[in-house]
Amino acid sequence: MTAARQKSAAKDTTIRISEIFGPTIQGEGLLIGLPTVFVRTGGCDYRCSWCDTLHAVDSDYRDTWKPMPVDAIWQEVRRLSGGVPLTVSLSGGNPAIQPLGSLIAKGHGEGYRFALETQGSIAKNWFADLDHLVLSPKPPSSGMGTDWQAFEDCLAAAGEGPQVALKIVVFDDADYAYAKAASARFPYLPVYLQPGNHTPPPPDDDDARVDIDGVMERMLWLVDKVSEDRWFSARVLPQLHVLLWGNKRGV
Ligand SMILES: C[S@@+](CC[C@H](N)C(=O)[O-])C[C@H]1O[C@@H](n2cnc3c(N)ncnc32)[C@H](O)[C@@H]1O
Ligand SMILES: Nc1nc2[nH]cc(C(=O)O)c2c(=O)[nH]1
Ligand code: SF4
Ligand SMILES: [Mg+2]
Repeated sequence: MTAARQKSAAKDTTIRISEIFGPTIQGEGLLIGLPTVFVRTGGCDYRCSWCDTLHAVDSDYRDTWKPMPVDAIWQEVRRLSGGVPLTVSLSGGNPAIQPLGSLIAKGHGEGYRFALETQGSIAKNWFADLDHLVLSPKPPSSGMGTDWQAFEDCLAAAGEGPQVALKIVVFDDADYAYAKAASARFPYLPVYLQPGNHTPPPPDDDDARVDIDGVMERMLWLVDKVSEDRWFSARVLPQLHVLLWGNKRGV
């Protein structure tokens, strides 16, 4: 796209936003610990049984999602980051539903970097413009099935553009077996195993307690599993933001 066309596309595009927050630290996977502003879109094509972000998924919360022009989103990212370029994490819901290409182009023009979190069910050609793509296919405990063709379409759309990683939530043995099989399909992708957090509270209850003991038990169990299996390329990481803040929003 020419610069002029890109500018006019950015002007016309609106994106359905659930929340924009930060800076905080990336709590999961590949970029854990890195200062990040989150842009969370509203709406998802999945309904994972244990989703910890229902306020960006469930249509009961649709009224809280705002269509925002790219310029307004960008102003908010700039305000939150004090105009200092950092990594912007595009999450949701499934952010792949939204037209995010012009937001990425705008941010790149100012030196920001972009990571996308998605389950790999919808491919977009702007995946190639990302800096990092985190694909998080869903294991059996989620109640969702995986369309591996759609997943491969996501990889093809990304091409040689972003750094790509797998991040798989594990609650039990069946999930662990799924994670191993998924990783075996794509042995060249770095893989992160994330213990499931079993107590997604009602989304509007910031103080709801998370079962941290359960998360820690699954963490220890996962470390034993990968050690016993000599699965030495897997990385096992908890959701750091959940350890710090529970399921509080906006962190
Ligand atoms: C809320 S999702 C949003 C992005 C996208 N829909 C996806 O699932 O990748 C972000 C990440 O949180 C993970 N997640 C959601 N609920 C979780 C839970 N209860 N315990 C651990 N991880 C969870 C998802 O698997 C995903 O990797
Ligand atoms: N700090 C922090 N790290 C995160 N990593 C993935 C998140 C998400 O909900 O997509 C998330 C989040 O909501 N907060
Ligand atoms: S795909 Fe992601 S946002 Fe959608 S329901 Fe599952 S965990 Fe939640
Ligand atoms: Mg989350």
